[in-house]
Amino acid sequence: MMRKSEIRDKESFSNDPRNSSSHLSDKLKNLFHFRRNRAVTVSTSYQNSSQPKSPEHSDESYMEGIANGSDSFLDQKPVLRRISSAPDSHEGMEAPSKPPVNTSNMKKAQIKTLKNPANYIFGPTEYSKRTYSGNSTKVSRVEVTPQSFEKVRLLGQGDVGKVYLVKQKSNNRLFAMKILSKAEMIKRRKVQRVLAEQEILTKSNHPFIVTLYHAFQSKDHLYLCMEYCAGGEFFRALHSLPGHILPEKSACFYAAEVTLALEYLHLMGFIYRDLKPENILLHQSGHIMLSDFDLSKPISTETHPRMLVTKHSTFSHDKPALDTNSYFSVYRTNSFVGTEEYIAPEMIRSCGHTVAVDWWTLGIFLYEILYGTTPFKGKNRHATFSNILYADVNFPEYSAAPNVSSTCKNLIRRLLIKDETKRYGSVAGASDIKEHPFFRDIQWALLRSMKPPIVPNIQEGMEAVSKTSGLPEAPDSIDHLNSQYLISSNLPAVDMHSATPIPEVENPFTGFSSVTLHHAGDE
Ligand SMILES: Nc1ncnc2c1ncn2[C@@H]1O[C@H](COP(=O)(O)OP(=O)(O)OP(=O)(O)O)[C@@H](O)[C@H]1O
Repeated sequence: MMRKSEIRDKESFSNDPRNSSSHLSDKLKNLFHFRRNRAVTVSTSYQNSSQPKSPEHSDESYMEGIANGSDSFLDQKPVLRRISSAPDSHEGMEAPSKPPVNTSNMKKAQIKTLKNPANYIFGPTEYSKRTYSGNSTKVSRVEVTPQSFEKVRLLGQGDVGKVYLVKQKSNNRLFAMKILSKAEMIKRRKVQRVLAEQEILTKSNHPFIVTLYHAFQSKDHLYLCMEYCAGGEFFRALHSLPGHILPEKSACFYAAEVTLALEYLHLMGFIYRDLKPENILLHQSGHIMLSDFDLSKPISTETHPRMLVTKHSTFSHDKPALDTNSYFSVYRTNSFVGTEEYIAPEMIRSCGHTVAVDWWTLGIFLYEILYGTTPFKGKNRHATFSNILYADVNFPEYSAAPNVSSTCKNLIRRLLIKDETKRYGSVAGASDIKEHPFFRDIQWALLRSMKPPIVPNIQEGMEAVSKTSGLPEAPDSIDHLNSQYLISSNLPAVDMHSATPIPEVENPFTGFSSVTLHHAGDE
């Protein structure tokens, strides 16, 4: 079962952003031709069922089952989901050498930054320098082993591993445990990506970003023990609604939460690069939790965000605003990653990209949750990319089209400006976006205390680590969608592999720290 077939997108594009449209169009054709042989654009995933796995499974067969994707208890309900593209991930393809970088229209400082590979390659230096402890998170040596948990059921499946709902035996707390096969990661050249994912998860501590509790490894597998998002995927919740769309006020709520999550990631020095409904999970309270950071990019920077006190955007009211953009907007990276319909023009042009790609994806996301489709989707990849590069954003105008205000359309148009230097968010990052009149009713500091429009109907016994109740209602609440996940009360315990020390010299996963994180507010 292929869930997220990954493709490697070669440096097929010229690195000249001033390509003529016919020249670029030829290149698009080549690119499309190249990819058509190697990837599907939509893959099928299956909804999970609550049926427990047979208690007879031994550790070994259980782990083999994970590696081979042979879980028998997957429900065969196909749901169309979009795949992410990434470099260095496709079997049999060479890892990218140095990505092509167009430097013709960059400032000297930018070029200097790009020429230093340490700024855009995850090298051992960056990992050896990692520090995780913050004021609200304490990191210790790992305090659990695979035997500390019992498996409850499969939650989902990625390319090189699976995510299980597990229960910690000592305290009955539920977690989502991502178990990744080392052999698969090596084969698919995903080692650096999982190290990046662990780095981001370990460093992050934000209400809208999935929380990591433990990370450890055995001889054959890596384990990421995360907060269990009992509401499941936002994508599925969206697809359970008529027309797969939300009313504008609800869309505003989710766009606001996503903006805060992106703002935080940018402040931490990460570009997310894969925003889409499939990568947003819902906490049991209904609030979003951004997940799946394996396409994200940590960028080292020596400067800090600064306060802006001057008027910096059309909608600014001279309030001091945090500039989350300038301090690392000069850092460009060049991998071709993301999901076809969400990819920003500068990424297609292979002239390097910055944090501005995340604001582009916010525009696509907002459009999609309002209209049920993305704005540049073409009949094939070539057409989609061509639209992304050249087409204007059009808003459906037929009589039954969703009712979307001109203010909202204005925000979408500004986020989807093709020139990244003019795109909304390019001056002061999230502060620009938060000031747009579309968000005028959003109380940013109180957002996490609002009752979200979609509140998952969680069955008894399914509660995750924390509970929220008595929250103020968000506008246009959509009452209690049926929970996708049910749990049976008598679940068999299935032990996992024990953690085994690995000789360092042969282990490409030494950068994967075995840690336990204690977050402020944990019992
Ligand atoms: N913390 C979580 N709580 C609940 N379900 C989760 C959690 N994390 C992941 N899942 C489920 O597991 C699925 C697979 O998660 P994963 O992080 O591997 O993402 P992916 O996008 O499917 O894989 P890949 O990393 O290969 O792109 C998700 O789509 C989701 O349904």
